[in-house]
Amino acid sequence: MKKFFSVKDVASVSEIVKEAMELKANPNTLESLGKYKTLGLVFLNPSLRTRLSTQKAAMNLGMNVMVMNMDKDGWALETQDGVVMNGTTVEHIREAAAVMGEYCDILGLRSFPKLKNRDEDYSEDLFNKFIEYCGVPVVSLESATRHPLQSLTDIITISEYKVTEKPKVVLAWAPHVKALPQAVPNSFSEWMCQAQVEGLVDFTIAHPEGYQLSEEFTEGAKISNDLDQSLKNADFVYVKNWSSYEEYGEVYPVIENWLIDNEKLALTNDAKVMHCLPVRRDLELSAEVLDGPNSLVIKEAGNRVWAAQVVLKRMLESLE
Ligand SMILES: CCC[C@H](NC(C)=O)C(=O)O
Ligand SMILES: NC(=O)OP(=O)(O)O
Repeated sequence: MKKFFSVKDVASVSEIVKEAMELKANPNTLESLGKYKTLGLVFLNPSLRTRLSTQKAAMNLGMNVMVMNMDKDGWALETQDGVVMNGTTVEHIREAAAVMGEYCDILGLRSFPKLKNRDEDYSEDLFNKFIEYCGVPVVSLESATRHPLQSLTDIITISEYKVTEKPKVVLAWAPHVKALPQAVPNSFSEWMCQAQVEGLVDFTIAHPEGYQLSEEFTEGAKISNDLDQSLKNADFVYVKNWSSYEEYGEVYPVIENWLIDNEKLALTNDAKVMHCLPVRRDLELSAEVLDGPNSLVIKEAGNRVWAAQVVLKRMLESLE
């Protein structure tokens, strides 16, 4: 595995889930696979779970880890080609990525979208240049349009906790006060659509008018603007806010109640509730649900280690 950027980088969702669960059951069986190998984690945005879980996964495989907060500790990056760098940027991504590839055997990159220009964000220009110039395998720590480690975690968690062969999974838009990326829902949706093809889930997306995701990520999903109807018979509810794709980066006031609370949960088949975190309590998801027996959010976050570990394992195996 040279790149972990989207669901297209795995041949089978069920296979990688099975491999991850084997690592969860025996976390240290491959403790020398990564000996003398270095993982570099490059963040252009904040992180708790991705930062800590990916380091832990690397340590489980015997790797050394270096973490770089480019937004705080690095030089101001130029990502455009053919420009005279006489403004505020100090280093071109061509050199920065290539140098990091000199120090690290595998690199991870987090770079959120700017949410200003859709074509620019959805081109994944920065990510593609980083992959091209660094010269080593790259794992996405969340890009402008996807968060594959989170989505692999989410299907691992659903597989671990499901009590029927093909649970009804609902991606439910949630209210927020800021414009958030579409990366997490895009990624969750593309992984669930593939899981649905493999017979693992039955997938529905529920969002208000004006919040439809790009069709690139939703092929095969049932899509509804009616939350209550979508929640009927749901076995898993994945709660997440995202800003408008159509009116890119916009946040519209939504009249109806889209906050999942115990009353909404009562419409489901006693569904487990998931969220990638961080979550704004009683804005995005009610505290009574977060603190209640149906919440999986902490166990879900714990599974980030096994998602990262199976990806790093496959990348290390491709180095040999
Ligand atoms: C893992 C989630 C990261 C980010 N969340 C925020 C709050 O910016 C997002 O919504 O994409
Ligand atoms: N879910 C997730 O990726 O969390 P962080 O942004 O804290 O890494």
